[in-house]
Amino acid sequence: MKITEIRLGMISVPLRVPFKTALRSVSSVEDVIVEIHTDTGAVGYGEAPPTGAITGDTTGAIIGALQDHIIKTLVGRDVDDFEDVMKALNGCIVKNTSAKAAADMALWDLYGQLYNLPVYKLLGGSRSKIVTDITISVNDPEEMATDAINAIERGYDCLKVKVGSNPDLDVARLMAVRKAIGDKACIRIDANQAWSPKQAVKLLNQMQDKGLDIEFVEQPVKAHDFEGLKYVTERSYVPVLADESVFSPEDAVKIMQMGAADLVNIKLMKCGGLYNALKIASAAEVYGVECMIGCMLEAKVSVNAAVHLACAKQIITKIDLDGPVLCSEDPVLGGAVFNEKEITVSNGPGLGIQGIEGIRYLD
Ligand SMILES: C[C@H](N)C(=O)N[C@H](CCC(=O)O)C(=O)O
Ligand SMILES: [Mg+2]
Repeated sequence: MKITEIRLGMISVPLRVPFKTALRSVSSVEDVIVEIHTDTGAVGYGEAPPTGAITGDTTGAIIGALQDHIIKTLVGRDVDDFEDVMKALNGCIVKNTSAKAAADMALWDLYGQLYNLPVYKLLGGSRSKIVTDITISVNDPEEMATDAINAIERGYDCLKVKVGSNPDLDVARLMAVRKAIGDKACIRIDANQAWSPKQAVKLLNQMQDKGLDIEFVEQPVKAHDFEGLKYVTERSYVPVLADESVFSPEDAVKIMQMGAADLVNIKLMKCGGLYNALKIASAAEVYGVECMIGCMLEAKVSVNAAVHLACAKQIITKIDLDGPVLCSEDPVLGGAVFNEKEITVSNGPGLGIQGIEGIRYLD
């Protein structure tokens, strides 16, 4: 199966409501689509969101990395030489993990089609259903309480509550959400790097003292501050999950060796796709550190690839794949079925995507 052409395009999908974190606020998904064509007629699909605030990858940078490095490296190669192809993809440019992730998942899609197996089965997985949380954007406490009630009415039983924008309000935010939903859902929180280490310990222990029952906190301190993360992990009653601190498998190993976090968040857009995500999962197995699978604000093409990984790896015990349910429409034909919190993986070959509506091709 030889790669003959790689086409790029864009999709736009409006969100149901604006998505707000301590790092950014957005109202639609505007993602780059990658289509890898082959001499057998098989097509592999990938998607890359420009999450400049986290990955540094803008739309222009994603397109540039693909056009100037990745496409030139991949066209003409045989998908069956999979390890060679993956090494070439990862070696052709440093960083640019979102562009690499889009190409990586399109290649896995083709590899599965070549051997007529869904990717999660190719990876040895057997679970076909997973359950995601849903994100509550950071707003004033009353609005967050209303959003939490709406999420419960949609059937969610785990909320990922964003905090950190004006931290003085954070305890009040969590009190309002917990009061509104009672014990109908678990609450995990994500500070997106907003707190100092000491502030994090103080706020988390206040939340614990008030009986708010927080499952874990995601990325309380700056991404580069591994010592600060360890400080919080050692002193907080609330378990700590490393998100923006873990991009590469090397980051993951360092965090685990240091004991800087209790849990690790794997995102395809941070690590460059399934090939590297599998290395993080293996390291986590060795260290006995459970993982969350997360996403950026993404449509279903790329989240679908993360679903396959989650269905394959038992070390992934927490699911934050709510990108598609935050969107007001789904332009993707085939792939996983998202029925609110319940996600069912596709059993079609590869990643199971049959097409994408409304692509604006760049060529
Ligand atoms: C969408 C997902 N639930 C989420 O919250 N991801 C964020 C980053 C998303 C973004 O800014 O695009 C996270 O876990 O930090
Ligand atoms: Mg996060």
